[in-house]
This record gives sequence, structure tokens and C-alpha cells, in this order.
Amino acid sequence: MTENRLSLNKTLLTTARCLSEVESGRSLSALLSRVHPSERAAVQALSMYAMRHWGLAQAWRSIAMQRRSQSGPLNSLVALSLLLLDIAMVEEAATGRQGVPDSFQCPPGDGAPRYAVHTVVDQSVRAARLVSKASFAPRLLNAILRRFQRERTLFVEAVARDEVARWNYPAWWIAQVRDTYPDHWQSILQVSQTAPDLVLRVNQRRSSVQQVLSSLEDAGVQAVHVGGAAIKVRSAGAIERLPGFEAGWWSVQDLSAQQAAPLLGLRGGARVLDACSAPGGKAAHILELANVSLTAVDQDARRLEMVRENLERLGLLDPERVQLVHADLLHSRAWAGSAPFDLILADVPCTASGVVRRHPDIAWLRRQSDLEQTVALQRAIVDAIWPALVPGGRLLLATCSIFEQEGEAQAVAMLERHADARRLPAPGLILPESAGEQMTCGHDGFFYALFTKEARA
Ligand SMILES: C[S@@+](CC[C@H](N)C(=O)[O-])C[C@H]1O[C@@H](n2cnc3c(N)ncnc32)[C@H](O)[C@@H]1O
Repeated sequence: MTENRLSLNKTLLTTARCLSEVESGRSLSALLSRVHPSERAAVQALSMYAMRHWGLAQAWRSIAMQRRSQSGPLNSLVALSLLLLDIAMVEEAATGRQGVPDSFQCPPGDGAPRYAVHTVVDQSVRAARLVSKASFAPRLLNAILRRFQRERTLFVEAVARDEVARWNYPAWWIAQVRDTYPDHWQSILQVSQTAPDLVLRVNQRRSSVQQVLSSLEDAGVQAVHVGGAAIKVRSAGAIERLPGFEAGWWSVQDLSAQQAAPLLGLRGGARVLDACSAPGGKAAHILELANVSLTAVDQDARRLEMVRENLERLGLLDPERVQLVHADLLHSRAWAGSAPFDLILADVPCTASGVVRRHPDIAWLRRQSDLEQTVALQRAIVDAIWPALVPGGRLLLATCSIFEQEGEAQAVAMLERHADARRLPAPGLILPESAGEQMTCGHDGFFYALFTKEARA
């Protein structure tokens, strides 16, 4: 127990440091990649949990700070973030959902950290001492947290009509979802606050669903086949430690994203452009399914290197069939080659509003103006690559977004701009779904529109 407590206050501090950087506009995934591997899973669980309660924690923090004449050393961003994290955790404990007092767990299920209130308070005060040498910060933190415990009902009432505190999204995000889905906006917001499933896509060139299931079972990992090449896994450990990772038997990919490659209508020998390729999840799936010639383009060199690494691990990096091109589609034709493409995947950059379950910081990092910018960028990318599609060829437009501007409105505008484009059947909008504790499978929010190019008369 002492060891757990010792490591918990350090983990709280590392988490608070990450959260303070998210407050300054940095992506949580990038920050977590720099956390020491021994601490990463715990920091990830805590920071994701805090981000899913960020609206409530901010509202309560501002009430608590208003009532104090002096906020003192808690004005440090790390200390303020520590307080936000603590409020979220104390609230979790107060609602009675915490299960294992005094133990340090990152449960695979709902993703919520589980601690008793007194442990949170005690460990947070110790963490605060590490932030501030002045004793005032730990004492202030202690006083605020204990007051939350005593006066929780008052705090709940004080923010009852505050939508940001209620739903834990910025106001513009709530309005965007409510305007688009007036009948079920609440359930969409709620589902996007649940912890996502871990889903593997089996690499049929190296393994089989049966082989992967058996190896997971042998390793004591709970897993279930959820259709096609997809296996849902219940595991809180590092992905790389699951059996078959090094051997390239599988990749991590959500069920909705696994729809992209089959939708293209792949056939052997086809020339395929993966226009926005990194980190290469869908490129790998394409190469697993058919012997195509693939050109994978991305403007981000570091991310394009991830495509190379992923394809290499999966045994798919055949130089005869695969070309990786570092290029900005809007300003270069280095990717175009001499012949047009038969199939194009345009998995364009977006707000990622469909994958907030996986990246809860996204909602807090995005601004409403970002939406207009990504919509314009998506349009420009599609317009740049459409001429490279052969008549009779197909282009699949994909976004991991549930915002209409990045989905149906973008598809309709595409038809208006390109008279030779005709729409083919495709799923369109896929709303996110959560399976909760069930061993069925939920999925991310996505949008797919498929077009073919008509031959000119
Ligand atoms: C949604 S991600 C693609 C995910 C990828 N298809 C997969 O399945 O792993 C969008 C990608 O588009 C790239 N991108 C954005 N603007 C671009 C541009 N103008 N030219 C080329 N790539 C671009 C980004 O660097 C990013 O890697």
C-alpha cells in the first residue's frame, strides 16, 4: 500500500503536468508518448478520465476560487490542473462508483480510476508539495477538496444549469451536436464520453482470426470475434505486449475504420492512391486485402515514417507494390505518376469529432473556427486529387467526424463542384456506439461517401 501511495502522488503530478500542457493547446497523445513507459498507462487512464470531466471540474474550480479571497500558489497552471484532476476523481468517488479503495488500478472497462476519497486528497496534497515549495498550495488544495466532499450537493446545484459542466464539452460543440441531431444529441454526447473498445484487425496475410484468438486465450487475455477480421480485446496493458504484435498478426483499428478498405471495391492489379495515409491503418488494410499497387501520400514526414514502420511490421512493405510519397497534395504533383488511379481513398483531415471517445482532449483543443478550416481543406484536397482518378474509377471520401459539414454537406458539395462525379451506395454517417462492459462491440463515429467518375461524352 505504501508503495502504491508513493507512486500515486507522482502519477498525479505527471498527469497534472500533461493536463496543464493540454490547457496550453498541446495534444494529449503527443504528451503521453513522452511519459516514461512504466507510468504511461496510469497517466493515460487518469488524464483521459479528467478530460471526460473537464467541464464540471472547471465550473467547480471557478466557484471554489471565487469564494477564496486569495488563490495564491494555486495560480500555477500545474497546480490548477492538479486541482481539476482531483475534483474529477473526488466526484467519481462521491458518486459511489469507485470500487477498490486504496488500490491503484487502471481498469480496462469504463476507464475510470478507482480510489477512495481520502486517498485522492492525501495523495494530491503530497503531489501539490512537489509542485510548490510554499506550504500554502497543499493546504489550500486540501481545504478545497474537503469542502467538495462536505458541500457536494451545493456544488451540484450551483452548476445545475451550466451545460458545459453537465455534458463536459465546450458550449459550441454542444450546440453543433444539438443543432444537427435535435432528437438524440444527448445520447451522442454521452456515448462520446465512454471509454472505447480495443479492436484488432487480423492481418490475413500473416495470421487468421482463429490463430489470434487462440494466442490471446493462451496469454489469458479476454477476446471475442466481432465480425470479419475484427477481434475485441479486453486488456489494460501495453498493446505491444499482446501476442502476435511483433509478428505482424494484427493491427489496432476501430470497427468503423475497418469499413474503409472493403468499400473501395479492391481488385488485384488496381492502381490505388491513399491520399492522406498516415499513420497507415487503412493503407495496411488495403494491402492485406488485395495485390494492388499502392501510392501512400502524406504531408507529415514523421507520420509518413509511421506508415513505413507499420507496413514493415505487417510484412506489407513490398517496394514493387508500395510507394510512400512525402508531399502536400495541394502544392505538389510528386504523387501523381504517369497513369491515373483506379481507386482513391481520401481519408481527409477533420475535427475528429467521431473519435472523442479515444481522444477526449480533442473537444477541448478544437475551436469552432477549426471546423470551417478543415471543411475548406477537405474540399481543396478532394479537388486536387479528383483529376487523378480514371473515368470509371472510384473515390472514397472518409472522415472520422459526426459534424454534418464534414460529412453529408461535404459530399453534396462535391457533386455540385464536379459534374462528372456520381454517388454510389456507402454507409454515409455512422454514429458512435458504446458496448459498455459487454463483449459485443461499439464503434467510433465516421462518415463515408463513395463516388465514381463518369466517362465524358
Ligand atoms: C485522418 S488522417 C489519415 C489517417 C490514415 N488514413 C489512416 O488510416 O491511418 C489525415 C492525414 O492527412 C494528412 N494531410 C493533411 N493535409 C494534407 C495535405 N495537404 N497533403 C497530404 N497529406 C495531408 C495528415 O498529415 C494526416 O496524416
